[in-house]
Amino acid sequence: MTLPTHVKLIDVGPRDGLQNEKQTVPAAVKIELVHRLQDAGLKEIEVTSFVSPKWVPQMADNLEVMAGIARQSGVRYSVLTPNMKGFEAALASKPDEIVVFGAASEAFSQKNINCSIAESIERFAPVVAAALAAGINVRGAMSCTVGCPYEGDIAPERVGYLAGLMKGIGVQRVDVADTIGVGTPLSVQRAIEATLAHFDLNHISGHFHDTYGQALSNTLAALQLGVFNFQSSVAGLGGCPYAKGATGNVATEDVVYLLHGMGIATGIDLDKLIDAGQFISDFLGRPTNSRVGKALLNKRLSA
Ligand SMILES: CC(C)(COP(=O)([O-])OP(=O)([O-])OC[C@H]1O[C@@H](n2cnc3c(N)ncnc32)[C@H](O)[C@@H]1OP(=O)([O-])[O-])[C@@H](O)C(=O)NCCC(=O)NCCSC(=O)C[C@@](C)(O)CC(=O)[O-]
Repeated sequence: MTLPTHVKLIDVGPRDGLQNEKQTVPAAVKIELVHRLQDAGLKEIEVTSFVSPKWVPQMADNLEVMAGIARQSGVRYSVLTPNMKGFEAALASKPDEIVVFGAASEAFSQKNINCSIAESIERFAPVVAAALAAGINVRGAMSCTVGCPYEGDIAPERVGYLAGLMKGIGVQRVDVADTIGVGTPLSVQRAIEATLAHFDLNHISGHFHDTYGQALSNTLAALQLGVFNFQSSVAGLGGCPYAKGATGNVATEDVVYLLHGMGIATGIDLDKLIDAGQFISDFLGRPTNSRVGKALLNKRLSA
C-alpha cells in the first residue's frame, strides 16, 4: 500500500461550517477565522457562498467577507456559485475558484438548489464557461455520493453519472462528498472509484461529514486509493441546512493529526490550527467538535 506523502487540505469552515449557524456570525469574525486559518498554513479556504440570502441567510455578507480578507499569496480563496446570478455577484469579490454544487441524488438536488440534476447542469454550464473565460478555477461539489437524507443509499453508478456530467461542462476538479456522514470505507471507495472514471487523482477531493464517526476511517480509505486532496472544517464546524441531522465536516485538526502521525506532510501548524478552532468555538459559545483539539487543549491546561 503506497500512501501519498503530501496532502492538501481545503478548510471549508468559514462556508460549510458556518452556513447553518442560527446565531449571526459577524463578517469580522469570519474574516478573523480566515486569517487564522491562513496563518496556520492552510493554502485553500472556502470562504463563503453567493446563494439566495432567503435560503442561507448566514452567507448574506459574502461580499463584505471577501473584501475584508488580507489575502496571502499562494492561498486559494473559493466561493460557491450555484447560477449566473451568484457568479456575477461573486466576480466583484475576485475569487480564485468558484464551486458549482450538484448532487448524485435527485431529491437532494431539489431540496438544496430547487432543480433536478439535469437542470442543475444546465445552470452550471454557463457559470463554468464564464469562470474559465475569466481565468477563475472551477470545482464541482458532488453531494450525497454514498447516501441521501431523502433517498437512502446512493449507487456508485449515480456518482459516476454526475461526475461525467460535471466533466462534460468543463469542471476542472470535483469533491466526492458524504453530505450526511453515513459512508463507511468501502462505500466511500466505491464512490471515489466511480469518479475516477472521469477525473484523475489530481482532480478529486474527499469531503466527509462525521455524523456517524466514520470520517477519519473514510479519509484513510480514500488515502489508500491515492486521494491527496481533502476538505475539512476547523473545529468540526458545520452541517448543510438541507441535510437535517447531519453534523459538521471532519475536523481539520483531527485530519492533520492523523496525517502527521502517518508521516504525511500538510504544511499546517497544528498548534495554530487549534487556536483558530478555539477562536471560533469561543465565539459560538460551545466546545470544539475536534477530538484532537479537545485533547491538546486539555494537555495545555494541565502542563
Ligand atoms: C440555488 C438557488 C438560488 C435557486 O433558488 P430558486 O428559488 O430556484 O432561484 P430563482 O432563480 O427562481 O430565484 C428566486 C429568488 O432567489 C434569488 N436568487 C437566485 N439565485 C441567487 C443567488 N445566486 N444569489 C442571490 N439570490 C439569488 C432571485 O433573485 C429570486 O429573488 P426574489 O425575486 O424572490 O427576491 C437556491 O436554491 C439557493 O440559494 N439554495 C441554497 C443552496 C445552498 O447554499 N446550500 C448549502 C450549500 S451546498 C452544501 O453545503 C453541500 C456541500 C457543497 O458542502 C457538499 C456536501 O457536503 O454535500
